[in-house]
Amino acid sequence: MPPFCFSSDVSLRSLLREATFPAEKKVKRHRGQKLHDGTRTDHGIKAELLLSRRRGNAPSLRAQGLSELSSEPNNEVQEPQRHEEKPILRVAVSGAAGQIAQHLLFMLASGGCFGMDQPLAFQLLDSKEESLDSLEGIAMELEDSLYPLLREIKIGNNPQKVFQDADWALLLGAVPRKKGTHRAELLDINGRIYQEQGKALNEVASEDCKVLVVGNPCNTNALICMENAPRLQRKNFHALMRLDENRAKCQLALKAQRPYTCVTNLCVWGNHSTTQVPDFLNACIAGEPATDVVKDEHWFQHDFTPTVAGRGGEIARRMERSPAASTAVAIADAVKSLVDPTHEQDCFSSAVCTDGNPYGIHEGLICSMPCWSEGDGVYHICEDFAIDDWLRERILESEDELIRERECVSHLLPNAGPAACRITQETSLPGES
Ligand SMILES: NC(=O)c1ccc[n+]([C@@H]2O[C@H](COP(=O)([O-])OP(=O)(O)OC[C@H]3O[C@@H](n4cnc5c(N)ncnc54)[C@H](O)[C@@H]3O)[C@@H](O)[C@H]2O)c1
Repeated sequence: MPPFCFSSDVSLRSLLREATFPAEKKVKRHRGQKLHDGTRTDHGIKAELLLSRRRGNAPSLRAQGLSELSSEPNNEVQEPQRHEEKPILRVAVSGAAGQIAQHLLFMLASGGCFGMDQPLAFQLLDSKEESLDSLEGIAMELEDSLYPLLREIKIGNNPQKVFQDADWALLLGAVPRKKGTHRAELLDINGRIYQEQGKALNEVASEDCKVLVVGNPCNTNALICMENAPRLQRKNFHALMRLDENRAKCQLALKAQRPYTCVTNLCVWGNHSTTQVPDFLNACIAGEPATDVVKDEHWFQHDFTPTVAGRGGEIARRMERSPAASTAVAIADAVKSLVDPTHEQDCFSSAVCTDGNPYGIHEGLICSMPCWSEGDGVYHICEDFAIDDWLRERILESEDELIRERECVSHLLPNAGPAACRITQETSLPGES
């Protein structure tokens, strides 16, 4: 039996398969007790010791009566220095067998997102029975990568089980947009998924669970999820706009011939669709207004937005697949924006609930606005962004689209009337499945 095999519990396998990493607590629990298969094998015990050493805190062999398994002199081994470890953070990821997750999970497990001192448990959801094999393969790859912070992996296709106690829910799961599928249809198809997942989070996730919706149409999916999870705070829901922000920053940096890091205070307002509004008015390059550095009004007004919104399509055309790696980076950036403090004079873009927003945007939507955070997982909306007529007109257009999307999915919102869909334009971003 391999040291970190999946549970052999058959009933567990059919719905919820568990793989447990060498969590310190589990290792201790196993000492002197039975392993999974009921036999205490040398193989299992050696594996425990090996892993404990790799993590720099070998247990006292003498105390455990296992000295015969080690060549180290047992009376020399010291009790390890104990330091307080953070409690395990439970990160649920839906659509975990999809393209974006293939990149994202490894970035998260490396510690570059939640912190190098933050132990993690992954709770991976995908939809179909067939996907369980893929999930199991991903879990095995994660195991083979020996990430010391990754302590536990749970996989399954039942959100009620997989979201149990989740502290974060990164929701990528969605049915891909097929050729000819209209946005209105996609809103209904994927909206149903987010209705179900919102209900599941409401029932079983941790009370302060933060939810980031990526699956498209992500703003309205996030709205459906939030409205179906009334136990969770509305301020805990986000839809991903960070990819749009990163693309906009990239275009400004390329245009100005300056490093990407010079570009700050850049918000992409509105919906994650072609109506999105990359804001060049408030953006800065090396602390100067971007419009003073790039003195090209025509480029800003006519080229900048379509280039940013069309970037995914350009990449997909060249690679013949959607740009999954940069999306995974954007998801990690979006999480980091909430767990790290925002620099002064900077912001991050996130589609959040518009209730009480300072810009007069219609309430009860999930719309991207400039945000900042103290790094405690909570965001605040920046209140000092200048809005000129050009910007206002475009934000209103994107806001109007969000209102129409909400009408279109009202059958999926509790206490709302029947759907009345007035969506006629196709505004889905090219290059996204
Ligand atoms: N917001 C953004 O910036 C942004 C950017 C890129 C992609 N996206 C969207 O992210 C989503 C995922 O993209 P991808 O490239 O990984 O797609 P993908 O098709 O490779 O993966 C989607 C996964 O979701 C799974 N799934 C389907 N229904 C599910 C359900 N009910 N529960 C759980 N899982 C389910 C599928 O089986 C699949 O494994 C898509 O909707 C895409 O349009 C958003």
